[in-house]
Amino acid sequence: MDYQDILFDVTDGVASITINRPDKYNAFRGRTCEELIDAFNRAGWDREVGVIVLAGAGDKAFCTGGDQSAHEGQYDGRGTIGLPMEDLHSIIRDVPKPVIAKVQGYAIGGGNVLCTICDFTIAGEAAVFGQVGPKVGSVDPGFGTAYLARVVGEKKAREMWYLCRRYSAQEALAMGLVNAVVPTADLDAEVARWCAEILDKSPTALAIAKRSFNMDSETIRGIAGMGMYALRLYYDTDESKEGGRAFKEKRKPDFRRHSR
Ligand SMILES: CC(C)(COP(=O)(O)OP(=O)(O)OC[C@H]1O[C@@H](n2cnc3c(N)ncnc32)[C@H](O)[C@@H]1OP(=O)(O)O)[C@@H](O)C(=O)NCCC(=O)NCCSC(=O)CCC(=O)c1ccccc1C(=O)O
Repeated sequence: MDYQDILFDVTDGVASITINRPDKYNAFRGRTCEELIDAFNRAGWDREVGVIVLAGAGDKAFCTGGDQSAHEGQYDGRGTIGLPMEDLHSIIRDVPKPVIAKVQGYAIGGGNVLCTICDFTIAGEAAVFGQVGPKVGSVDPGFGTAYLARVVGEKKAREMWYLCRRYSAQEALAMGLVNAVVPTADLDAEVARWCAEILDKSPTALAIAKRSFNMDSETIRGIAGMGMYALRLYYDTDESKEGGRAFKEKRKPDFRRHSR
């Protein structure tokens, strides 16, 4: 597969997968998701690869979720909502190698979900984390909510989703969303250090450990599969579209007449 939206490299046992849409703050469209799925499959089953690093190009963002300019109702690609989110989330969990999210800048919306699902998250000190779904007419009815609660606890996960606040790298560290925070200039070196430590370990033991951790939260995959159908219906409502319109028009959304 030719890659337009991502960069892919394998060097010394480390596969680097980088979302390369810096002008869109590394938001993903249908094509981006397909390329990511392809790259994770390549890296995940390459015996030369011991660890995978997921990153975003440039210094502004790791990833800001679904591309709002490719979204008026359903997205532009494959799958229940026009983005193969279930497949992308699944492959990050299913590859038998640890996946490290290397985060600089924003990890917002679906980008925040990606780093939540990765085995580790290493952040530069200027990184910003948060959810935006209820502000922009979206929600992740699966790993982004239910699994986030396992990572940061129920109260904090609900706060993140219901209030859509932004959190600093240090706050993300304190809530357990991030493994380590370093000065931005040291981010590459820190991630390389974690990769080297991983590469010294038994690949089979790591693969079994990863599967074992995953198995306990596997029911969330079913929740996501079901929830995507609700999300599909929601995307076609005026309420959801108001969130997308407000983002594009750079104004506060008006959801008041949709109260339940
Ligand atoms: C990222 C921001 C917080 C940055 O704010 P700020 O610093 O004030 O800069 P802005 O001027 O807002 O943005 C700069 C520039 O970037 C463009 N941009 C930013 N984000 C996106 C985006 N997601 N899509 C397209 N373009 C984007 C922005 O338009 C500006 O461009 P200009 O040309 O300069 O105007 C802030 O930008 C922000 O909050 N962004 C919104 C992020 C967002 O709405 N993300 C989508 C969330 S919903 C989502 O991800 C659902 C899809 C999905 O992934 C999913 C679906 C179903 C199940 C699960 C999932 C899942 O979440 O995994």
